Amino acid sequence: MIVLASQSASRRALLQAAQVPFEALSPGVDEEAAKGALRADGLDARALADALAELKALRVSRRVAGALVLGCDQTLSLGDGSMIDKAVDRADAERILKLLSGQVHHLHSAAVIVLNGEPIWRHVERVRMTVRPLSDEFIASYLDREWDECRWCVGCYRIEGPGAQLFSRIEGSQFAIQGLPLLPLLDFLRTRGVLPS
Ligand SMILES: Nc1nc2c(ncn2[C@H]2C[C@H](O)[C@@H](COP(=O)(O)OP(=O)(O)OP(=O)(O)O)O2)c(=O)[nH]1
Repeated sequence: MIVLASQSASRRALLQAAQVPFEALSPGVDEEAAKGALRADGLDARALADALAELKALRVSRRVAGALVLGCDQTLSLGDGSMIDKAVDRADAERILKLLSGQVHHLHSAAVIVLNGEPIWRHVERVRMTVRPLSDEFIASYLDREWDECRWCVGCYRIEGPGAQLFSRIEGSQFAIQGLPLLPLLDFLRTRGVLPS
């Protein structure tokens, strides 16, 4: 059994589907405040995802002695290294999709496992996402259908849903896009005897 330090329905679904025994606890982290402080320290998108994943896992680890606690986070970076946050409203989602249109961006999907307050495993997977050129009309119709679902997703897309229509190429694991680098995590859990080898 592991503890998932997350409120993400997508992360819970990934672990459930993979038959990983877990319970989920909310990390209770003010991510925006933490993100602001870490970015002020100059962390890039990859390091930021790793640091936030660790922060969530550490916060929950204090409450569950002896448990393997998994924290996760995703960040999205453009070619110039600038980062995109989750859309705050539908107009912001339109702005983001116009920014991503016809461009390559990277999604950084981090996972950290903490035991008794000590990080003992970490992995960040970078997925290279090529968005096809999107017309304003397509973006508007996509958000008419998808805004209520994709508003929780960094990048304004659910890759397993209509989000697939945004892309001409994806290089990396779909699991990482949906919430966490699942296969490296399963490898680690096998070494700990949480999963059968
Ligand atoms: N189903 C699905 N979810 C996605 C996709 N892309 C991103 N997400 C979700 C996974 C995460 O729940 C969320 C990324 O935001 P965060 O890493 O801040 O996690 P979140 O705040 O949702 O939960 P947490 O911080 O773990 O309690 O977006 C996708 O393509 N499909």
